[in-house]
Amino acid sequence: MIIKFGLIGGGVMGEALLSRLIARKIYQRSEVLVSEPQTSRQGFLEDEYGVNVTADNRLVFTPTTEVVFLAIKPQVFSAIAQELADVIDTVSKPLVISILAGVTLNQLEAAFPQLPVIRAMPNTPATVGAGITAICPGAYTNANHHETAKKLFSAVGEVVEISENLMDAVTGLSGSGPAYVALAIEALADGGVAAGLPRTIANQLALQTVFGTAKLLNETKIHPAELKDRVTSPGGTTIAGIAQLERAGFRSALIEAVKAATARSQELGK
Ligand SMILES: NC(=O)C1=CN([C@@H]2O[C@H](COP(=O)(O)OP(=O)(O)OC[C@H]3O[C@@H](n4cnc5c(N)ncnc54)[C@H](O)[C@@H]3O)[C@@H](O)[C@H]2O)C=CC1
Ligand SMILES: O=C(O)[C@@H]1CCC=N1
Repeated sequence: MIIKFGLIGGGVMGEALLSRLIARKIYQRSEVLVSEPQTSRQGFLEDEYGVNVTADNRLVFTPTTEVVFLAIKPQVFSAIAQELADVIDTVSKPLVISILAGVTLNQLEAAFPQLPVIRAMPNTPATVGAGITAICPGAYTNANHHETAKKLFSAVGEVVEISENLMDAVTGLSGSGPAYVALAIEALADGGVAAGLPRTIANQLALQTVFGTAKLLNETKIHPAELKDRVTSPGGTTIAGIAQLERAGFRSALIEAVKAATARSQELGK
């Protein structure tokens, strides 16, 4: 068994990345080893993707491992770092990529001495290849490591490179953002139901409106304020809706949500 890609934590985000790496043949199934303690998840990942599985995190460090990808919860990071301390391969020096919210490059480099480390923050649309990932390379990385990280995350969407002091803000915006947008879609549909629409039609209208608006803004590159102006007829329906959103503090609610999530990411890093 020649392992090139080791994944520690085969949950939601680990699977999202894994599925696209396999589909794009960036790694062969046989070259991937997933370390995951839940036997039901192990069985699922083995059946669904044909990858190797283990419950022993230490096994992902092999002489041929090119990338060790950390996709466990930040709360178990210290325990896992201790567990791995004496198997870290300082000879072949695999690239360690972490997507853990709030865990800093300093903490990662202390846990993986001398290894090249890249901190990243993807988001759940990665599952369908429409994610966005911010990456931030550590002190021991070179151009090849950056290219590797970009190649892996390009398989699940767009990639931006940022400096680490912005990582908490990225987490608060795009990392957590899919949940805010899901809440907005659900609430729009609820509004439609309150106005008399059948639930299935309301859900479809809400979802396609958000999807279509994002696609329109993305493809035309017009400013969101300009799109708002185009929809808003004088004395019409849209301005009546917007006036109510402003009374309810809609913009402020979103701004404060991003700030609160950013602050929580900072706390997790302490
Ligand atoms: N869910 C999201 O939208 C995003 C999550 N993240 C980050 O990704 C990481 C993973 O998040 P999710 O995939 O949502 O969590 P998850 O709970 O779905 O996956 C974590 C996996 O790690 C496994 N695990 C638990 N203890 C372990 C251990 N000791 N060794 C190996 N595996 C272990 C769990 O069984 C689980 O399958 C977190 O650090 C989070 O901050 C980053 C960006 C977005
Ligand atoms: O809620 C969290 O902590 C993770 C990080 C970004 C999205 N989910």
